[in-house]
Amino acid sequence: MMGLRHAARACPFCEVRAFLGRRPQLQQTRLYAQIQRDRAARFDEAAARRRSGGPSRRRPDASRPSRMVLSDTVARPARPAADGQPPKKKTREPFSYLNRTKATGILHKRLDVGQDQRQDTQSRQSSATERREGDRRFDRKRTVSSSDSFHALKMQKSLHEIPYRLRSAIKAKVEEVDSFEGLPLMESVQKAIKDALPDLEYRTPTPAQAVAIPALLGLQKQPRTRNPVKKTGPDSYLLAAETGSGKTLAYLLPVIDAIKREEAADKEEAERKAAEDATTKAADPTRRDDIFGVEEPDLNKAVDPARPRAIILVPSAELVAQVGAVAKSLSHECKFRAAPISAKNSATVIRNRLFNENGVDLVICTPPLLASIAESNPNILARVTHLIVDEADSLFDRSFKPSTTEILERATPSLKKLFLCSATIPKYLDKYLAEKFPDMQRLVTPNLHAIPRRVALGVVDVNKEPYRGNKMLACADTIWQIGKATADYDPAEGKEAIPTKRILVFVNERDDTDKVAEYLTKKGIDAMAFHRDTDPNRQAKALASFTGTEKIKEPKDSEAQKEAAKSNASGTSRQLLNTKVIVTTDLGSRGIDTVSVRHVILYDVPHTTIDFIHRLGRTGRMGRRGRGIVLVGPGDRADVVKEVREAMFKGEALI
Ligand SMILES: Nc1ncnc2c1ncn2[C@@H]1O[C@H](COP(=O)(O)OP(=O)(O)OP(=O)(O)O)[C@@H](O)[C@H]1O
Repeated sequence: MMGLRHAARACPFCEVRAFLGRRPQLQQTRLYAQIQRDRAARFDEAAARRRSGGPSRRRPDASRPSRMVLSDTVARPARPAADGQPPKKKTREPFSYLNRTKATGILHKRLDVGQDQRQDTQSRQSSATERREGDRRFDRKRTVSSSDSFHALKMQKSLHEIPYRLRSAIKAKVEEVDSFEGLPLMESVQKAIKDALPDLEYRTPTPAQAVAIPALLGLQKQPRTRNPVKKTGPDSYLLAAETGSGKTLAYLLPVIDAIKREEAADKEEAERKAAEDATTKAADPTRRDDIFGVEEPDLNKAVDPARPRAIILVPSAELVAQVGAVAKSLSHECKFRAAPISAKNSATVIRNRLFNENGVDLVICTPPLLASIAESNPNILARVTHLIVDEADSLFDRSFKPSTTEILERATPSLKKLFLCSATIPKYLDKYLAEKFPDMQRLVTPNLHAIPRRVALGVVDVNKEPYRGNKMLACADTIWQIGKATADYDPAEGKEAIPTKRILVFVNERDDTDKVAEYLTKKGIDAMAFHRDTDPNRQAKALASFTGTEKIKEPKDSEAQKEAAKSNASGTSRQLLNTKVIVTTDLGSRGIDTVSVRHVILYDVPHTTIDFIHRLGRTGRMGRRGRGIVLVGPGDRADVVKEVREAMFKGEALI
């Protein structure tokens, strides 16, 4: 016995049990005898059951429910215990390590519970890391060609990257929303889509609308927040969708729906209150509301003039007019009051629109103007429930950020929904939003940061003959070639020739707009410079023919044109007919819906991929085809242009 005990002590496994004062060999013998006894008893029991004709133990009774039923609560979190407290986490007891089947270095652990828990966390973290790495590998595989070849673009690296795996998942979701009728918008809003927007060719929601409208209507589950208890403030959303994808309607429709619903709820509440007052008065006719004999003013009677329910912020007066026009056309059907105001309006117009005695529901404005109005009139933001920041990357950059954040802070107490939207998400914006709005729901379309393949990009090498580095000459010549080409067809309009061609020329510096426009005019081209100081009336007129808001009168040759044609025939001077050109900077590239533009000329190579996306985004809008032409002159980054062209050809996102 002593020898056995000695042997047991020598074995490292038994050392622990010996330490606890047990005798393994003796226990083993006792255990074996017990097993034998149990087995014999079970055998006797089964034989007795067979004799009495009862159900066999091996063949389960069909009348009794099986114990092997799949749980229907697998995906649900663990239920709290009966006392209402959350279930306690099992902690490993020191002795639970004794029966482990895997050698995990138990002797080296010295029964250290804390260390084991740390290891558990580590292993969980490492499996999550593996999963993330798998996702990254997938994306790397998808973008390996682009990331390998985009050396020049990598140096700019201004855009936030969206994984391709995520894009594919969104594509599947977008396909589920195939009509406006399927969305729970109010009847009047549905009617407005049909009647007030006759120009919508397809009448099906675009991908941007398919991801944004359900989310803003509250149909989508909010993602789980890290700290749900701490979440305060409005629900915030970021819509990132490519240019010309219908972002304006993506936020306007849910906002109008919310305005109408709030209005209906207010009306109901007022009626309920009136009925209540009437019953109290009927019950006690002697009761008087006017204490001291003076009738109290009914505060609800007066409609507070400038207290809109929704605000839309945009970066330019041109966009105020554009979004205002869409809102106005919807308001005829839905009956709400929209007030587009910008610095281009006179003070009287602003006052009349904003302080309308019937009230205002929706204000469309630039941040600096609204911030200055709010400073002298803080009540203007007291009832705002929906705040939309269109072109968010511009409105949160250095120039607009102070006024945008000021409006946001003032509106926050009453704000229910904050909606940001943009065609490009630069890294600085992504970082800022992650810090400021960690719970922001991000709505991204599958083609974000990609220029559609239906837009072709051509390159003109200005250094070569016949231009010899003369960019202005190259620009004029390119416009002449486009203007003279007759085989220009619009597939969206049943393959009809386009009578008047509209071309946008983008320059990097504002001073160049005038110089280039002047040169083009000298060369017989109908060109106009478009910048902040252009005469507003002339500007609006020129832009209207590019945005399709002006009914296009097709050329019944005017006297001037006939003259020009005559002089052209006699060879005295050359005049390019039926072609209109606007020379502009970034001002014309942000949000302006230039639906009738088929050609965009990039006179200068844009500084960033963001500018590429916005400038080329003025053509090929909403399924149309378009063409971009870059003039690469001395000192321009030809390598960047080459890579952008490559990405466009492959339909990949720019980085
Ligand atoms: N569902 C739809 N079907 C057809 N056309 C639509 C639809 N939604 C919007 N449009 C049209 O698409 C055009 C572009 O819309 P919008 O200006 O809202 O694009 P955007 O995404 O804001 O572009 P950008 O990023 O350049 O500002 C408009 O002329 C609009 O009338």
